[in-house]
Amino acid sequence: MDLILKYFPNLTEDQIDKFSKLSALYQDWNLKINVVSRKDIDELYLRHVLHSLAIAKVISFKDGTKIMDVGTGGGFPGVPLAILFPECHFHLVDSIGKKLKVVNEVVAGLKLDNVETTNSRVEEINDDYYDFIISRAVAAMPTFVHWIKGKIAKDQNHDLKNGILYLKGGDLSAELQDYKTAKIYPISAFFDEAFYDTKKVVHLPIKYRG
Ligand SMILES: C[S@@+](CC[C@H](N)C(=O)[O-])C[C@H]1O[C@@H](n2cnc3c(N)ncnc32)[C@H](O)[C@@H]1O
Repeated sequence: MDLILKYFPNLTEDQIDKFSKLSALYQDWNLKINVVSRKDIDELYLRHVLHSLAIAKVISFKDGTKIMDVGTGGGFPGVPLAILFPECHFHLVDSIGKKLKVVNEVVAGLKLDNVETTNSRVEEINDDYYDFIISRAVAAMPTFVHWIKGKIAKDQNHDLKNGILYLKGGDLSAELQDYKTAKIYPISAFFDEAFYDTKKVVHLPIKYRG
């Protein structure tokens, strides 16, 4: 928890309480349904919680922003960001039901009322628009862009254009060569820990298609 306060010192009591509870909730649920590896559970705040929050160093979501987390798995990056931005709406989607069972239990345990979950492939969700689509470790960019086509909202409310905010690692030059508007933000610019040395937030603006 100190790690979170190191980079986000202005949290409310309620946010501190929710972030603190994540450890026990994931330890407990991970014993029943394994969604996070053993090593990662021991380093939950470094490898999952703070990593998810790197997106908040690139953008501060305004109240009322609608965000979809595609392939959320155990709830990353969606759950930590939903704690940080309680006035934004988060839709967490995963095609594997047992992963969402853990997410639903964590969301209920924290009384996070700004989170909705859906057990589905994202390609099958076509009834809403989102300002931003966030993700980590789900698909290469071309596949991902194809999946989320038609899901981006028209109205722009942030300096950063509506689109994708993806947590990625390593050399992205080949993967992003066809996306000239993609901007890469190295997480090492925000966080000191060696874990983030090769990690990035990628922002890719996506046009509204009504
Ligand atoms: C490697 S896990 C990453 C989970 C989480 N984002 C994280 O970083 O901890 C990839 C997740 O994407 C989900 N997934 C893959 N393709 C998907 C699709 N087309 N629609 C929804 N979820 C998908 C999988 O079920 C899996 O839970």
